[in-house]
Amino acid sequence: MEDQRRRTTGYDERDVRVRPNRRGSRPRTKDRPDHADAVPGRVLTIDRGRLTTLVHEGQDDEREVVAMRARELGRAGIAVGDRVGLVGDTSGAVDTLARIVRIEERSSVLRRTADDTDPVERVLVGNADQLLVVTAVADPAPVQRMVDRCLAAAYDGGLQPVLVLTKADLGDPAEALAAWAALDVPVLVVRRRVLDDGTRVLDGVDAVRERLTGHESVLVGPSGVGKSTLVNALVPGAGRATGTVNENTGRGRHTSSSAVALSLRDADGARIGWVVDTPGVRSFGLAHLTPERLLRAFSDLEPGTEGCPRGCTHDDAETTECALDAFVASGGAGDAGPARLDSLRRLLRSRSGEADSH
Ligand SMILES: Nc1nc2c(ncn2[C@@H]2O[C@H](COP(=O)(O)OP(=O)(O)OP(=O)(O)O)[C@@H](O)[C@H]2O)c(=O)[nH]1
Ligand SMILES: [Zn+2]
Repeated sequence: MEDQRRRTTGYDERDVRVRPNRRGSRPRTKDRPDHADAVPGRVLTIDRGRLTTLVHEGQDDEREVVAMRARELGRAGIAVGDRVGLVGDTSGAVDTLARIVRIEERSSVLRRTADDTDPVERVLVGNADQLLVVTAVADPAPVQRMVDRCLAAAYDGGLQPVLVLTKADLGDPAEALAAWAALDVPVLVVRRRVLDDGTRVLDGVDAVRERLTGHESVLVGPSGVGKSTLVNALVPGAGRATGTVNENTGRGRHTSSSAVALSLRDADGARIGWVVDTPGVRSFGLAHLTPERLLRAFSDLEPGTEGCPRGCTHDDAETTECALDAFVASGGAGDAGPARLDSLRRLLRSRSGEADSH
């Protein structure tokens, strides 16, 4: 556990730049024969060019190995969650440094751009299959657009989105959740309860743990929603700092400034999943998002786009000849069709400055 607390500072986005390309920005897998003996590892965290990886995962000699990228990787980005191949000193001994010579093809890519006009994609996390979008009932109140953007990024990257509503002791969860009802996203509710003796407990954590079991999940959410509190409850010893945002700079503490992969363990200490905690996301640029990729997550609506004009953005009934309106009106997507189309359009529009609800 001590190890998970180390090297969590200075998330260096230069490490994860990926040139946009038509084939979906997947880094090529370079399988050089001279590195046939490369040791497979998982990237746990990245700190200014130093990557902490886990090798021999699940075996008796499982260990953390600090590595740097080999020059031969070129510009290929490495992200937390990536599976990599390591050569050199992989003993994990103090002051040793291995080299990452290979990045395996990712099964999923959670992407973002710095802002909505930035064409350079950054891979935030590789290989995760769930995205938990954490938002509070109150203090701070949910920002619909922010949640929409996270959901859009999940659908775009092929991750199952899950909404986690925290601080349910402060208000009615149903009210806060109404905006996303049509999306059919699983919802988990967490609330603090204070026992008679003053002890604070977090109700709902068991259901979250169950959801995470057997998965590689990413947690995103704005600062102050209780994400660190939740992570600490899930991963005892994670040491994610809580409730101490610097009032002067508005910046979080060092411990929250880097994405880090943490092991989820059962009562016996066996690993049952992975949780990637991300720094409080202030901007989740979606310049890379295409309507096509998002529509794949709306299989009920997708057939309705056949009649759309070429290059239809599907996001506006007023100014385009989008065929989705007629499709939905004729019952093509069932009773839920109209609400689903509204939700899809809201996600599509969350890319730009429109549709701000707060
Ligand atoms: N009422 C209530 N307060 C909570 C709950 N969970 C966390 N808090 C409080 O909310 C504040 C923010 O919690 P954090 O866990 O630090 O929030 P965070 O989302 O990790 O924020 P950063 O660390 O800034 O990213 C702290 O004062 C917590 O004690 C909850 O379920 N109910
Ligand atoms: Zn259309």
